[in-house]
Amino acid sequence: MVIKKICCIGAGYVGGPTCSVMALKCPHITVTVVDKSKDRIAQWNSDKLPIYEPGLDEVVAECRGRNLFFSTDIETAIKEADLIFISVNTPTKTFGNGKGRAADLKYVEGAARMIAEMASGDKIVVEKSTVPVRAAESILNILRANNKPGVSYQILSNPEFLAEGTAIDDLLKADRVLIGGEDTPEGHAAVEKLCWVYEHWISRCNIITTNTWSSELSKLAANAFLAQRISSINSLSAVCEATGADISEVARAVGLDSRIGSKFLQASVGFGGSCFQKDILNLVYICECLNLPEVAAYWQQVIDMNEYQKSRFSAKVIESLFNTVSDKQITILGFAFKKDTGDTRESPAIHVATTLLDEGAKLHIYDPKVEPSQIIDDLTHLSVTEEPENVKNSVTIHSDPYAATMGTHAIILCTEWDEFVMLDYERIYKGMMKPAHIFDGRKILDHDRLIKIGFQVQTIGKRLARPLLTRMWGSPHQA
Ligand SMILES: NC(=O)c1ccc[n+]([C@@H]2O[C@H](COP(=O)([O-])OP(=O)(O)OC[C@H]3O[C@@H](n4cnc5c(N)ncnc54)[C@H](O)[C@@H]3O)[C@@H](O)[C@H]2O)c1
Ligand SMILES: O=c1ccn([C@@H]2O[C@H](COP(=O)(O)OP(=O)(O)O[C@H]3O[C@H](CO)[C@@H](O)[C@H](O)[C@H]3O)[C@@H](O)[C@H]2O)c(=O)[nH]1
Repeated sequence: MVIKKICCIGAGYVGGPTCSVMALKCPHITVTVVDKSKDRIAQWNSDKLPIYEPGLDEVVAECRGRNLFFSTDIETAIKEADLIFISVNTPTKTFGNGKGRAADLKYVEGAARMIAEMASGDKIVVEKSTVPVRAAESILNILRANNKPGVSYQILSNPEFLAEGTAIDDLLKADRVLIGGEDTPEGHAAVEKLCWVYEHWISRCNIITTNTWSSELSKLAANAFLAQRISSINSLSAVCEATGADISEVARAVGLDSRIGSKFLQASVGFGGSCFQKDILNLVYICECLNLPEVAAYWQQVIDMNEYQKSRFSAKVIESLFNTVSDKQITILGFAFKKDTGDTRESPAIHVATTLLDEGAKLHIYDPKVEPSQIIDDLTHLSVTEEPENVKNSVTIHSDPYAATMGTHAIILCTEWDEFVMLDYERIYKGMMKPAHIFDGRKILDHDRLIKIGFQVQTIGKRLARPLLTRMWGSPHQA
């Protein structure tokens, strides 16, 4: 059997870009991305896609209507497909057993139930979502429970490793594609069929095949390793601030050891995003269920260190503003969890903003890609405030960074957008209340220059010289 039609359940940050690239590289395969959200599908079919991702608009423009389709007709897409990706969300459970740690598999199970009800013929079902180890077993049980005559299933694990902001590049030039399957002749045949799809653009030596459980665990392991590096460097940033060492110099010296490598050693206000925290919490929960408390505690520490880093940064802001931010006007530059995305899930900016709002600050927020309604939703969510109306009255969203900084006491840089490096800081300084503070949570600004202009500058993992306040209130250029 050659794969002619692919269906992907879930038109999110993974399903949309992954299937767009698949359609681009496999023009003779029809790829249909389905979602239960009518709004999301309407956006995928419009000029303004539901997610911002560099290069995505161009890929969609080339394939949409040719061999790439976005639809809410889930039944037809499932019936016609040879291969079905399950690419739905797997958030952390917010209730019951494993609350706050285990992955909530209700969407994955919902997708499996739909396939079981609607499918006819032979289907290869592929877990694209990030799931706990042995999730494929439960999916297969759901699929086979109906016991429909003439229907057979093979289940594969094919976790996705793209990072937001670089998704298209990551998909086009994947370090590796991982495919796990059953160790049976039918399982091997299904693995080969999915390999064939990827081989349209990924070299066979970069396609790794394993058993299903290794594949599922490798995804959690990869995210745990990546996040662990950030927590490790962030832990040392606190040591740097206490001793006078510079975390950028330490990261460079450590990263030049080829056994360690230089990537993912950028100290920051803390990691965010929809995956790291959720997947490590999931790993911790799995370890606890397997009665491996020492292993669980080891990985939990990666999360604890991240919480510490976010709190430490917020505390530094408050302390530097003379221990009170009540009624102070404060600018937050960047609200997305990293540059080149409009995604705010688990963004450290939410932590910083919420802490300052709790202390009575008035916030002015600017982000080039996050929708204003998203910022308000994030800051008024029940999990972060009991007083959403107060929050709304204390937050102004700006569409211009200069307006966002005008008349404020401090700037907190939370996202490393390139445009923040290019801003005219002399102009910004002139418009701000004095002393004017900048807290660079991403270490991207030219701190020496900012100090010369007259700013009080603080960053992560480095002590900076501070201009005397008397000088600051005089001509900035004499400082
Ligand atoms: N976001 C990333 O960068 C990334 C990268 C790698 C892996 N992952 C994993 O991929 C999975 C999807 O993540 P995402 O960020 O794309 O999630 P998302 O929330 O952006 O998208 C999931 C989509 O699935 C849809 N959905 C849920 N149940 C459905 C059903 N029964 N039928 C039809 N549609 C349904 C939702 O409406 C939503 O649009 C998660 O397991 C995540 O951990 C995410
Ligand atoms: O040196 C670094 C690198 C990253 N970050 C932060 O870490 C978070 C996550 O960044 P990144 O990993 O680049 O983005 P994600 O889109 O969350 O991608 C991660 O999570 C995805 C979902 O599972 C995986 O597919 C990817 O491989 C994995 O990198 C962001 O807040 C970054 O600012 C740092 O603070 N320092």
